[in-house]
Amino acid sequence: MSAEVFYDDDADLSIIQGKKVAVLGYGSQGHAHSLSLRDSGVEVVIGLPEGSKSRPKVEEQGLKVLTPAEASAWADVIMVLAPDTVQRKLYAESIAPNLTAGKALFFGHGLNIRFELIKPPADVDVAMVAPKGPGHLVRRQYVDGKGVPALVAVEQDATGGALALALSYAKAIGGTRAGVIRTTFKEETETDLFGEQAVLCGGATALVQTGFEVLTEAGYAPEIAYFECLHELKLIVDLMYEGGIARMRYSISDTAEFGDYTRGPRVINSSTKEEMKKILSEIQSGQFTRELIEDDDAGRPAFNKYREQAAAHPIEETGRKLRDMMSWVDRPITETA
Ligand SMILES: NC(=O)C1=CN([C@@H]2O[C@H](COP(=O)(O)OP(=O)(O)OC[C@H]3O[C@@H](n4cnc5c(N)ncnc54)[C@H](OP(=O)(O)O)[C@@H]3O)[C@@H](O)[C@H]2O)C=CC1
Ligand SMILES: CC[C@](O)(C(C)=O)C(=O)O
Ligand SMILES: [Mg+2]
Ligand SMILES: [Mg+2]
Repeated sequence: MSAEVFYDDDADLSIIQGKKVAVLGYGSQGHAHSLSLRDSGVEVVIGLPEGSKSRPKVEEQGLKVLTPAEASAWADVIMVLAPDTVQRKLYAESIAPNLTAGKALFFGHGLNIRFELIKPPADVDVAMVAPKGPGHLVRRQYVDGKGVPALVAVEQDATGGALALALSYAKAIGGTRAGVIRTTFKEETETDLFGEQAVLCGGATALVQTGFEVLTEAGYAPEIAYFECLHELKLIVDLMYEGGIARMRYSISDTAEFGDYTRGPRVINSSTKEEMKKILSEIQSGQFTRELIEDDDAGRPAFNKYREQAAAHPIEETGRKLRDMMSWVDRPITETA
């Protein structure tokens, strides 16, 4: 069955323009949603804790900032864009006491609802507007008059208007310019976690680092290994992005294409597929989310250790030196946000 897709003509911007919207969080997604909502004529307030490092940035950008509790009390629509691990506590302390009947609780990712870390009352709308891209790209596309495709899902429709409200919100951040696909909290959460763990983030970084290690351990220069295993990946992914795998294969040499067919399946093979299936079942059973939350509750000992180890990998030092020489490469978004 093909997915239901909505475009600009399917969404009524005036619905969200008639609501007061609180965006809780001003990070990657939060800043993008807030600025685009404002530019679409929506009344927006940002909810951030008193000590948040983002408060000055919000004010510099001409938006009003309140505490999460104050913003939730003021708003008709509360969009939760704080980190997934923070959302339970944020909900219990600041949102729930202000979540009166008829309000709408929105998310940019379904994890806390899917795994029942948050259980909203039955008399509010619960929906998701999840752009399928990093927040900085979501904002850049909106400013350029385009949009990043998004997903919408409705978990609770207390008012009867939850889908129309979610589509209106998606239109205000540019999503319906590109296309908004209807899904469920379950499907979005499980596929998003699988994609980022097995392919996009976990899978891709493990592939790049392992390739770099094999070349450097065999005595090849780290700079050359970096170009072959990381830098050129973008060029290859851009071709796949434009026209699929076939387009990429059309563009590379026949030598590369022959190596692709004969060697690729030896790297990603049936045991990799079995491991991917195991990763999916740990997501579906809630095991991954339990690990994430338990580590967070304990002060993130495992998370911090992984971060330190990853930062010390030799590919990072090689990459820093090489990128300093690449005047054509944009500075990382972490330095310009
Ligand atoms: N990153 C992305 O592009 C994508 C993210 N998502 C989802 O969007 C949501 C937000 O993720 P992301 O934008 O990456 O988050 P970030 O880590 O970039 O930003 C989180 C923001 O929340 C703020 N914050 C922290 N604690 C609280 C609190 N108690 N109350 C209110 N705000 C708080 C942070 O404050 P401070 O600035 O002080 O640190 C920061 O501004 C998540 O559900 C994520 O899964 C979905 C699709 C893509
Ligand atoms: C791929 C990572 C992501 O799922 C995203 C940008 O969509 C995330 O959670 O950040
Ligand atoms: Mg994602
Ligand atoms: Mg994700």
